[in-house]
Amino acid sequence: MALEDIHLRFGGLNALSGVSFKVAKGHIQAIIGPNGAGKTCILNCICRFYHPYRGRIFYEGQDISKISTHKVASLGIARSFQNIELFKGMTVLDNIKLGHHVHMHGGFLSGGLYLGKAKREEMRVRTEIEEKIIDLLEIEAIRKKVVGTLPYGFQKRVELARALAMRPRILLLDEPMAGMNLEETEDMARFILDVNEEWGVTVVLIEHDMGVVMDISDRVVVLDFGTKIAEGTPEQVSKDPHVIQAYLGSEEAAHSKLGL
Ligand SMILES: Nc1ncnc2c1ncn2[C@@H]1O[C@H](COP(=O)(O)OP(=O)(O)OP(=O)(O)O)[C@@H](O)[C@H]1O
Repeated sequence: MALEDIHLRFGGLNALSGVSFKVAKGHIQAIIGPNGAGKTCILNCICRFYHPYRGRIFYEGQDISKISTHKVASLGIARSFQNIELFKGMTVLDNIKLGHHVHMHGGFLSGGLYLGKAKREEMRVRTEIEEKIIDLLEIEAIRKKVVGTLPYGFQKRVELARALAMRPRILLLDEPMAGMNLEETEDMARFILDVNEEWGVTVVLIEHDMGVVMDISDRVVVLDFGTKIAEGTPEQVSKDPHVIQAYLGSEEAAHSKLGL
């Protein structure tokens, strides 16, 4: 995927000013930067929730800058949100099933006309959910639990499961570890690595936990005030003077945050 010269404005605020970078297939690409730097805006532009007034986004050679959000999802680009956006009164399994809607063939009309086909599709979907996603994310024991009753770390895991049910080729994750304790964070990092390595899913990850970014990312893009100030491997970025100055504030802060 390639973002080229993305400009996004809200009233008088330039949220993104000419941001360009590439996400290599099969990589875990992190986006970091201070609060308000424009990280979430990038994901929203890719999903087409936000519409840049200039710039283009290419995915597998196709310009996806003007297509619908649903079409983006059907191309295999799925995202999770900064705050949990699950149906809290529904079970884990039902929440995950909602992720499949982009793959259900036929609308409500054909669903009625081809009941047998729709049923077989549903069975195939269920098998896939049970055998792959639930297994990978180790949520077998809670599949019938109501989401709202679960601890936060599990809810975040269910959110990831629902995004995986869209069978993404690119997964956009907005702070998947936010609010987690150390153990939950380590689990989530392992799941993201598994999804990336075993399923070959490309991951674009916004994350404030620098330890996680350093550990699991292949490449890092650094934003500040809506512009890209650095890009490279975690090691390169952590030594970049612009990043130390602009993002981390001071060399001492960089030392403590990046564990240098
Ligand atoms: N829908 C919107 N309407 C108006 N301003 C917005 C909107 N969405 C984002 N912004 C503004 O755009 C800027 C970038 O926001 P964005 O959410 O991308 O930052 P961020 O880097 O993800 O920050 P954080 O780490 O705090 O989540 C901010 O100044 C924000 O207030």
